[in-house]
Amino acid sequence: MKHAPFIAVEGPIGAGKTTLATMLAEEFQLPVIKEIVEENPYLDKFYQNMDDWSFQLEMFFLCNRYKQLEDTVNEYINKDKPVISDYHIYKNLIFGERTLKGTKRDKYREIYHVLTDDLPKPDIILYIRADLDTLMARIAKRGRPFEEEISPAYMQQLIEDYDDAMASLAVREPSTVIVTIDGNQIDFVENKEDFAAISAQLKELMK
Ligand SMILES: Nc1ncnc2c1ncn2[C@@H]1O[C@H](COP(=O)(O)OP(=O)(O)OP(=O)(O)O)[C@@H](O)[C@H]1O
Ligand SMILES: Nc1nc(=O)c2ncn([C@H]3C[C@H](O)[C@@H](CO)O3)c2[nH]1
Repeated sequence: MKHAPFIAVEGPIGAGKTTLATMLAEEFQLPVIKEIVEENPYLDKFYQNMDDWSFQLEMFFLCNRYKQLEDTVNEYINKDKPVISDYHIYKNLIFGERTLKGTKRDKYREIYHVLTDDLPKPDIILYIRADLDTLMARIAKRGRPFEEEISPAYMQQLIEDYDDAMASLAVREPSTVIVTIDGNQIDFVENKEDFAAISAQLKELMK
């Protein structure tokens, strides 16, 4: 790779993005950028009433991620330093297109493009796919109180939206390498060999 890689880990809720990004950051001694969850004032309200709170929530995520990406560009990308993030800013659009309706969705889409179109995109995306049962079990096990409201229907839709979004990214950003990880079969937490295989693949891509 001609420049230091910008790596993002992606996948639906509970896929293991933060876990994998943290493990890889340790393995490769990379700085890790994690999305803000606990300080988010709207998540609780959103899961109780999506129609009422989706615009506030999506705008909050977008502004936070915009700021984090701006900082990432200044601190790492412009200095040719590698970095790994537990999300791609594109996830704003994956969620926003699903949770918003009508003119709010149109406005949000426009703001998303104005803010992000000229910003650097990851060179490598590690996309963790997993089925509904696996994700629901992990969300339950993690036990965030506000996520108790997440319905299987919302999650199933999100799984499909992620697959569509990754397929569309592959076409629109052909320079981005997307590595798909089967999160049902590959257990990078419990199985050292599985983690070693992911690390080896990433090492090759980073050369
Ligand atoms: N491969 C795995 N095997 C078993 N448990 C896992 C695995 N990956 C993640 N977990 C567990 O599942 C839960 C969700 O993982 P994590 O928080 O990394 O997901 P995430 O994709 O970052 O979630 P979110 O979308 O909410 O940010 C955690 O409790 C984590 O310990
Ligand atoms: N609606 C919506 N839009 C987003 O951009 C977004 N990003 C993350 N999340 C939810 C998933 C987890 O519950 C929790 C932590 O990832 O926040 C989002 N929800």
